[in-house]
Amino acid sequence: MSQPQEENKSENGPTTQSYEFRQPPPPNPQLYDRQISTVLATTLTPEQVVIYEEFPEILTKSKEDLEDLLSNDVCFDSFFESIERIRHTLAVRDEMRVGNETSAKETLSQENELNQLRQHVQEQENALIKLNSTIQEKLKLQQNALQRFSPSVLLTKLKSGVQQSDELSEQMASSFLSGELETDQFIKHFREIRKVFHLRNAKVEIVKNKPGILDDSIREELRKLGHGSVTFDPKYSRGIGLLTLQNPERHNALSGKMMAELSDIVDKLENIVKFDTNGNLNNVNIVNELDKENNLIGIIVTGSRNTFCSGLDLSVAKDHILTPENGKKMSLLMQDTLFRFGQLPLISVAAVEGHALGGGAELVTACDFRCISETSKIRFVQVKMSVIPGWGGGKRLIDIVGGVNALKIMGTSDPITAQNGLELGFVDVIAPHGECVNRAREFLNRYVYFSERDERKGGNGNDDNINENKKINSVKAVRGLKLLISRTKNSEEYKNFLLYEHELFGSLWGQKENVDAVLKTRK
Ligand SMILES: C[C@@H](C(=O)O)C(=O)SCCNC(=O)CCNC(=O)[C@H](O)C(C)(C)COP(=O)(O)OP(=O)(O)OC[C@H]1O[C@@H](n2cnc3c(N)ncnc32)[C@H](O)[C@@H]1OP(=O)(O)O
Repeated sequence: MSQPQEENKSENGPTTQSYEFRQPPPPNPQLYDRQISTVLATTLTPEQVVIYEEFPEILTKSKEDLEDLLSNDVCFDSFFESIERIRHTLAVRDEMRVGNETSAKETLSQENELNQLRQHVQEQENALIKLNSTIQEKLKLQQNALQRFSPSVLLTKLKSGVQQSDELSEQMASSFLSGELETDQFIKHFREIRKVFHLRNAKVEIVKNKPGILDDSIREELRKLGHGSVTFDPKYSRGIGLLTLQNPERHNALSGKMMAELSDIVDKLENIVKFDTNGNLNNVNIVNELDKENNLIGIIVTGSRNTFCSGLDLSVAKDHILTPENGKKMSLLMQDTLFRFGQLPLISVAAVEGHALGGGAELVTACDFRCISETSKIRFVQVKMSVIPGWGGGKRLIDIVGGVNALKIMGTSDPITAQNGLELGFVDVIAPHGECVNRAREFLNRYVYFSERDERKGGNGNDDNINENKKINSVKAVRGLKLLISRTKNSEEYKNFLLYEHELFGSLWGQKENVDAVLKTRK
């Protein structure tokens, strides 16, 4: 709130405040009263009245005096400066000048201090920038270090710890029984080791049941369910492997067994490039037999007998997976497998003949590119089954076509066809029916080879004289590029989104509405 300001004049002279509020004194009322009556008597013009009101001293001058004043500058100045209002105004002006001078001096006297402060601020800013970049570097290191400690890796380590302490206590027991260990030694150490064993075991039990933690036993449980297989041909074509879903009697629907096999293949492919935590591709250690032979850079995903995949095998689901708990297990395994698939240093293309439904459509989104035949249909039928995608396909579809298009596609279960898929940016290549895998290979060949035109032999600009030599791209460079791209998805935010999708799916799968819909589909 502003306070009423008073005229303020300090002992050391005028302050800034005083200048603003110092006004010239009002005309002298006595003089004014006396003179105005005289003026009125002489019938002055209104302009003259104003002059007389402001400077009544002029009234005491005769016409001749005034003419003298106007003709003599010295006399005029001395008369002018003798007028009370002018004297006052000049005094105020002088005070202001002195005041301005004082405050200018004060400001100047602070210049050094100001410069020092400015320098200090600059130094602090530089130090802050340095600290910030150190923090960023440390965060990067932390992120890299933490990657090796993902929940599932930690769980696996914990389990191997359980096994180790179990084996150690067994060894100790047999040493004791064979007389190699004294009783008191045995009792002391055996108790300690068993304690560690039980503690670790208890931890495994707690962690296993946490959402989003994938336990290896889930893969093994699912492996027992259903038929079909997933095969991988690492030498389908130079630099390109072919992954095929095989359950032809059921439109390549994915059984639990096939899910486990898909995960196994991703495990193997993960060993293709071993790079250090900073992603140095020069520290590549090719350990995989498959890779030694073919230097893979690409992978085509397809289904047997001219169709892609009709999603989860509903016969298996009906008998084994139609509970919230098992639905969550399936979702965890499939999310993990497809996430890891996306992180591989390989460029992937889904070659989609026939149908890709439900989970099949989700698989299509896990690839970098999509080659679809003129007659194929990709449908997210999850909502019709009273669920949402649970294999990470919801997130991936949003990333490919944007939220609004994803909402339309998943909300209506309308098919994505070759044509509308192309318009949406979902489809990259359209192939004649039965030609998808071939076209996907041709598409990937552009990443395996590059053309080098030899123009020396022609030289006249005529295309007929240009020889094209196919060269093999640097495998490390192409893989490095894919690693770079996939890194954008390897963030906590991305993983949290997947976990959210998993939770939403888990809250719908196995509920009455979903069970009824599945049973209706599988009469
Ligand atoms: C987990 C969730 C998710 O998205 O996350 C899901 O995936 S839920 C799964 C979503 N998927 C679906 O709802 C697909 C349902 N299937 C269909 O709409 C259809 O079968 C088509 C795929 C369009 C094919 O139709 P078409 O008339 O050509 O053949 P069809 O229906 O006679 O199918 C041939 C045989 O394959 C079986 N079959 C087809 N899809 C199956 C599936 N997903 N699970 C188990 N069996 C399936 C049929 O029952 C039939 O078996 P028989 O010869 O013994 O009769």
